[in-house]
Amino acid sequence: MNTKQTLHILQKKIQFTPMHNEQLAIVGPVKLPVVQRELEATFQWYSWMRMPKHFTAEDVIDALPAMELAQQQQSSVLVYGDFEAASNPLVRFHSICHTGDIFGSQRCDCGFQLHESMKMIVEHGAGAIFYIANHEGRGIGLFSKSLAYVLQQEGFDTVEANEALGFDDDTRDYSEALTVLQALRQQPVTLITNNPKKLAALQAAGLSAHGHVPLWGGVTETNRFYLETKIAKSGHARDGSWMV
Ligand SMILES: Nc1nc2c(ncn2[C@@H]2O[C@H](COP(=O)(O)OP(=O)(O)OP(=O)(O)O)[C@@H](O)[C@H]2O)c(=O)[nH]1
Repeated sequence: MNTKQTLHILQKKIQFTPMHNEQLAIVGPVKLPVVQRELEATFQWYSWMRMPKHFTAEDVIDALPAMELAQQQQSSVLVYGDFEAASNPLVRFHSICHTGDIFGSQRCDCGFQLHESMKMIVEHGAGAIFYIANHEGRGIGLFSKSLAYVLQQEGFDTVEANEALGFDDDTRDYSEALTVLQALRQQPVTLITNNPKKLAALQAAGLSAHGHVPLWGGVTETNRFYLETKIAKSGHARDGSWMV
């Protein structure tokens, strides 16, 4: 296959959407059959990256070898069902958690929430789970999170540990995921979350929501204090009382 034919195939799978003074190059859909312990489903997978505003698909492909993308984080989204047209799809903005999602760490509820929300979306019939890769440790990064865990082992709570390292409790920015959401669907969605800041970010971007569904579970002796701190200090609601 020659370069022209390769480009022709790839061009059809890259869409551009403006974002501030740049643009996002969104690749997909790619068919992704997923098998987990209690889930077997085929998702449509999209990944995205910020690119200079003038870049075409050809420019993107030409630039790739020099970008060293394995040294950075890229986010993606798994879409299920007729996401664009469904009347009320479920959406989760899931922040990367290397320890919880990959290793199954019980210091947090992240692994439980990731797998449970994928199941909820499939059972519901339509939705999307955004896996936001530059959110590790609520935005402090993996290395800093390991230092925060050292402090937490000495009695700091999760908020105090971030602050002791010179960070705010939560520095996450949802703007890229929100831009991709808008590219994939224009109508309201329902968020799967216990975190009012996520719904506020959606609304601040001018997107409408039907509200949220809470996702509690996976509570163990090792993550109970962490979850209670999120309720006491970070505004998380156990009962969904901040429903809009
Ligand atoms: N700094 C820090 N980050 C943590 C800790 N435990 C989990 N995290 C991070 O917290 C984030 C949790 O993300 P989410 O589960 O998407 O968000 P959330 O704010 O809990 O809200 P919902 O789960 O949607 O209710 C991930 O980025 C984890 O890496 C911790 O003890 N310290």
